[in-house]
Amino acid sequence: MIRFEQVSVTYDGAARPALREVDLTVPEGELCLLVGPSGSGKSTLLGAVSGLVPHFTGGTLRGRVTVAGRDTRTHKPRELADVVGTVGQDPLAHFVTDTVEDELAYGMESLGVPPDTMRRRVEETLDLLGLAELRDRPIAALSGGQRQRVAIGSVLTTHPRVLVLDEPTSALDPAAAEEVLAVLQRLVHDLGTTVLMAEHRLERVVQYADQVILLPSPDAAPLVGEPAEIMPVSPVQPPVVALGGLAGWSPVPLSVRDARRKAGPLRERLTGAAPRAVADPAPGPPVAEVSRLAVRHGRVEALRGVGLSVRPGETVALMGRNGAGKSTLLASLVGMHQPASGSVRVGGGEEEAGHGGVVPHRTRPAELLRHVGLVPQEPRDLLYADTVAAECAAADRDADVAPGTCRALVARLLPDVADTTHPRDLSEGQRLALALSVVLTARPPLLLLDEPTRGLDYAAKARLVEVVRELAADGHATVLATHDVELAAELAHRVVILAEGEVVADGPMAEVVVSSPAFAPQVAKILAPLPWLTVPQVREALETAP
Ligand SMILES: Nc1ncnc2c1ncn2[C@@H]1O[C@H](COP(=O)(O)OP(=O)(O)OP(=O)(O)O)[C@@H](O)[C@H]1O
Ligand SMILES: Nc1ncnc2c1ncn2[C@@H]1O[C@H](COP(=O)(O)OP(=O)(O)OP(=O)(O)O)[C@@H](O)[C@H]1O
Repeated sequence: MIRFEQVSVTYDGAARPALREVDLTVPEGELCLLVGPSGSGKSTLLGAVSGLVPHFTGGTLRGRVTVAGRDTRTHKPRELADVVGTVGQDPLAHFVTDTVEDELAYGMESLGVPPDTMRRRVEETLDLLGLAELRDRPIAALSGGQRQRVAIGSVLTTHPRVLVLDEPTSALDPAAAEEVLAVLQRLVHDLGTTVLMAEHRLERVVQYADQVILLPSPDAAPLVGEPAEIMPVSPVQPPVVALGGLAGWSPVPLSVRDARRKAGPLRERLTGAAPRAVADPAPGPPVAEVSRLAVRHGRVEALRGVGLSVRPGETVALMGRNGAGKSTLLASLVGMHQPASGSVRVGGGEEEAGHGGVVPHRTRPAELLRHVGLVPQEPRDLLYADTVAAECAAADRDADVAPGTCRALVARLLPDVADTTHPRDLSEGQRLALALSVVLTARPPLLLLDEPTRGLDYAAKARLVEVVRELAADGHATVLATHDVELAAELAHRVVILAEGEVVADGPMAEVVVSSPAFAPQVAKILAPLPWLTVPQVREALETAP
């Protein structure tokens, strides 16, 4: 259904190709998963299928890509729209209408689908993706995950024969991600749809894949095979596979269920040992204090009666369904929303701030920067300069630190980012690494991260974990809003769960998540009832065991 023959893509001005001499075939009616480290060319490969590369991105494509027999170089994306439906990494960039319902209908309108069919499919899709209550909402007034659902819905309504999805679950809460994957699997099984999907969070998708295409790096040939063949040799592995490798299980398990069946002996070896807990934060006056906070967006009550206190050195994971109010809470801590009632204070932990700290929405940005820094859900919102180097130089100046500080952070998170690249042309993961570095340069006492792992591979995530842990050891506090249960398990002391604008749980990570089917990490599910959460914890215990 999809065929690559000797395909190379080189972006204008790039020193080397983003894809090199790729040959592969995706058969009709299969769900094929594209995996590989950040910047290995996954989005480029997907773009070559939908025709966005090179028609919209520029650059040179050599070789031949065909979809359902049509050459994507001689057919514009518009002329492929009846066969290929695409969901990009950045849905906001692709929305064409203003409301949820119009967006779901738009693709069908341009294909000339009859009105009664359109009506029926819109209703089906609203239900399928849990969007019925939001149907009249302006897209601009949706949370990140709600937008991602609309983007997915808008291609499903056209019933394309081929679906191309770039990190379709990156902004979805764990339950929503499972629902979307179940829908995709149904399309594949029942309608023979061909799905090609890139995803970093393999723990969410690998068990659904018929085939895996691994792009080890831009210079190496892709490796294609069944998930159980490719995963053991892949540089990116979900926790279930990594745990299987540690324990020597063969064949390697791909799902929690497979792993639980084999976990008996490992459980026995670990009984009696205790996982090393994340180091406890130092006591001290809070760096953020939120009390009975209510925030409204128009008619929507996004937060109600929220209380939260964050201490120096503490890492707090903020979790909860799409639309629960996580981004709103983080934005309130940097003064982007005025409370309808209640109070927010940050910076009380430092002596010079006096006792109560400052009220974010009444504090000048330059002053606020000394207390708190936010990496927003859209890292783009933070980047202004024309090159990576200029962005880093500006961050060093703003933070008044030694030149090169920000650049060193970028290089530490992702080694391969070039100085001269325009931030717009970075891969999603590279752009996030840059935005993170810009904020980390100022070493704010309180660091806020909104979905900090979109587009990051496991290696980059591990480096992010190191950086945040070092900051914590130095007394910096971090609050991260995330759907990434694996990241939260590695990093957080404490987890706060929001539901419909209210705090419904607040406590130590291990206690809150282990009993929760939605928020427990894979290792916890496999080894329950033992209290282990992550692969590194298990590795350490096995290495130090007699
Ligand atoms: N429009 C563009 N112009 C120039 N270079 C680009 C452009 N788009 C991508 N690149 C570069 O091509 C390489 C591959 O990028 P691509 O987005 O395909 O990677 P990816 O595997 O999807 O990464 P991620 O997992 O971070 O999304 C990167 O080094 C990126 O900086
Ligand atoms: N500008 C806006 N106008 C109206 N409603 C809004 C606006 N921004 C957000 N909302 C609504 O407020 C609620 C909370 O949104 P918020 O972005 O804080 O959720 P979230 O927990 O961060 O979700 P996600 O996990 O999807 O990012 C949602 O119901 C959302 O639709």
